[in-house]
Formats: sequence, C-alpha cells, structure tokens
Amino acid sequence: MKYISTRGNVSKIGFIDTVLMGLATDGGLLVPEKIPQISAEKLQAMSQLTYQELAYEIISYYVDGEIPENELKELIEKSYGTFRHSEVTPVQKVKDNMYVLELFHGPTFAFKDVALQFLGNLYSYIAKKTGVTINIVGATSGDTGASAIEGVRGKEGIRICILHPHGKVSKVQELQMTTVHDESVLNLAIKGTFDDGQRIIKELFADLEFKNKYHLRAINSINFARILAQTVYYFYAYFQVAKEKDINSLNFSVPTGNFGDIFAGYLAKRMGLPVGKLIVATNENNILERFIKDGVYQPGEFRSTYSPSMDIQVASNFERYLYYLLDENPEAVTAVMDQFKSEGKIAVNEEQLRQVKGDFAAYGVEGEECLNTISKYYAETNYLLDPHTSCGVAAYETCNDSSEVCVTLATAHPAKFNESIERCDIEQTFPEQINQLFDKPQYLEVVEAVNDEIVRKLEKHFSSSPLNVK
Ligand SMILES: N[C@@H](CCOP(=O)(O)O)C(=O)O
Repeated sequence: MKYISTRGNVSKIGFIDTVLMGLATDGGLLVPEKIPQISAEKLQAMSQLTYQELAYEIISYYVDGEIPENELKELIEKSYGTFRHSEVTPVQKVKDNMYVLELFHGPTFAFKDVALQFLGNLYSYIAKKTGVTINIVGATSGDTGASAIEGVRGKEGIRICILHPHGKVSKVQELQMTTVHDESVLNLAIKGTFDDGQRIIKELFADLEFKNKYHLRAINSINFARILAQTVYYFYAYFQVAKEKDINSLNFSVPTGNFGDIFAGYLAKRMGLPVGKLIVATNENNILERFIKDGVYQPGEFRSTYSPSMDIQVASNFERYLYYLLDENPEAVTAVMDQFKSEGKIAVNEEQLRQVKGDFAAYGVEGEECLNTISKYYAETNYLLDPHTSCGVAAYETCNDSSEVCVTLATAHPAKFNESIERCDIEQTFPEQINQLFDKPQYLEVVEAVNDEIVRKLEKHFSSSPLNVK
C-alpha cells in the first residue's frame, strides 16, 4: 500500500513515512493510492472478531507489512488495554432502530482516544525502531488535545505542544490538558479560536525548513493514521448491530467539526462496509451542513456553542473528500483549494452536488435544540447524552427514515461538558478520574494567536534537554 497527496506532489510513500509526514509536503492531505476492498465473505469472517482482532485486520491492509504481525498486534493490544470497557467501543440500543456507539471508554472520555492511544504507541514504536525525533504539534477545540497528551505522555523520545482556544473549551477539557505536569508537554492557550490554532499548525507544517529542523509530527486528523484507526469502530458497530437485527445496511449519524470522524465512515463504506446514509451532525458552526445542502463551502461567523469541540469553521478533512468528489484528480483539487485560499469559498456544480447528497445527509443543531434533546432522551430513555452526541441524535431524528436502522456516534462522556448538562437541570455523577482533576494545579501559557510568538515557544520547547529513546 502506497500513499499519495491529494494535490499530486507526494507519491508512493509507505505507511510509516505517511504517519511521520502528517500534512503532505505540498500542502495536501495523504490518502491511500487505492482503497482496499473487503469482500462480503471477508466481512462475514470479520464479524466474529473482538475489537482488537478486527483492528488488526483492518489496520493491516494499510500498514501492508511495514510492521511485523506480532509487533502490530502488540501495539493494538496495548492501545486498547487502556479502555475501561472490554468491548472497547460498545453499542447500546436506545430505541427501536436507534443505537449509540459509545466511543468514550478510553482514558480521556472522548472518541479521540480510539485513534490517539494507537497513534501514541505507534509514534513511540517508530521512535524506538528508527531513532527519529517525534516533536508533536497539534490544535484542539478540546478533546484531541487531552487525548493526544494522554497518548504520548511519559513516552521516551516524544515531546508535544498543544494549542487550544483560551476560554473556549469546557472546564474538564481544559483541566485534562493543563494539569499534566511533564517536561515533554507544553500547553499554549491561544487568544483566538480553534480555526486560528489549526491554521497556525498547517502553516508551520507548510514551512518545510521549520518542519524538518524541528521534526514536527501531527496528531490531528490531518494524519492519516487517525482516520484509519477510526474506521475500525464503524465495522465493529455494524457487526454488533447485525448480531441482533437483520440489516442490509446501516446509517450512521456523526457529530463532526473537522470532518475526520465522518470521513472515517466514508472510507469504511468505500472499503465495502454496507453503510447507508452518513449523517453529518453539526452545531451552529455549520459550514459542512451548508455545503451538503447547497454545494457552497464557505466559512461563516464563529459561534460559541453548547458543543464546543465542534466550534470549527474550516474542516481539515474536507479536502480528502474533495479528492474523491473530484474523481481523484489532484490538479482539480489543487485548483479548488487555491480558489478557496484566494476567494474564501468553493462551489461545486449540480452534478457534484447530487453526488454529495448521495454520500451524505446533514443537519445543524441550533440553540436550545441541543439541550432539549439531552433532556428529552434523559426523560424518555434514561440515557444521558453529551452535547455533541445530542447534536448527532437530533440529526438522526431529522435525517433518518424510521424504517432505517441508525447508529449515532457517542463521541464523548457527558461529564466532560457539565456546563451544558447543568443547564438541563440534570445532576450527573462524575467518574473518579474526572473528579480528581479539580484539585490539581494547571500548567499553561496564554499567548497571542500569532505565528511568531508560537514559533518562539516551540523552538524553546523542542530544543529543551534531549529525550532519550531506549
Ligand atoms: N474537535 C477536535 C478538533 C481537532 O480535530 P482533529 O480530529 O483533527 O484532531 C478537538 O476536539 O480538538
């Protein structure tokens, strides 16, 4: 399996180089040259596997022998050994034809752990095998940061710096990131939005001299390994639902801001998983919803919402989808992305819009609807949704036909967003790991969202005492 850039100027690199490169050196995103196809017989055989066995099968297609079988199995075992649920990502039936896929049983109570426990161990493995330096920079709207830090903290040869928007993440998200006291971890709270942080990260990666000098690595979903690890739970959910229901295909409703999680579902579908509708659930920051409905991709005004992890205007993985929408033509992708840079918007033609509507449905939750959905499901089913999952459920209610079976991705535990849960007059019990955070000191620096200031901080952090790789 080889990987190429959506913009055509990186070709035929292997899996480990793809992980290390993060953002493609031509500014595009890395994708597999060919998407592996899984036959119906193979799917049948996979349906009986444990989560870890399934992860091995799926990830193997993409690693393609670059990591020996026993070592890859060990990486996977280690990554999911940290989860609190034996099934890793269990499926719960909430109503007839309506399930949730609980992705929050990892160390930081968010779906990001599924990929970042794996990526953290993978980086550590690569560092030990090859001696390369792993200096991670990432941007977060709340969940990726804590999960990435948890994935790499204490691992030799790895340093990490996370940018988060100051005052725009939940209290628990902030504490999860900033109570980690470790010389390899730097938390920068930027005076700006997640989009500012994501733009800065992409600009740093595009500065190849800086990227190479400081060995920058990505943990955001611009890194293909993130998408890959996230495809596994779509397969797992399908097999779990198929055990109790006769289904020909399954719809998924996916709360998404950066388009990574839904893109993983799109990839699973293209690999051969019988996925029906992929429902994009957003909040008032609804660029994705507007694109899927009208074919125009144009950032709107930033809004702080009850679901802060999705407070995103420009979705990183959108370019990966564009690549497939534009018939895998890198010149066309480059032209469209150049147009986006110069004009601030992209518009697809009618035929392409038909294709988009065939691939996705979308719904953007406005205002109190998020809280009302939490209250309604708590009252009717006793299931407590976090505000992002609530957007997913509201989108399911709007876009799913009642005869179709749908799984909504429960992307985080409600304890991470008590600010919203309290507004519903619901008192929840915090898991002990979250309770403990409130007594700890915090370590963070507040900075302007400007490249120079962040570059200075990174230079200092990444030049600090060398971290030994054993
Ligand atoms: N919602 C994310 C934003 C970053 O997305 P990623 O999937 O590219 O890491 C967050 O919680 O940080």
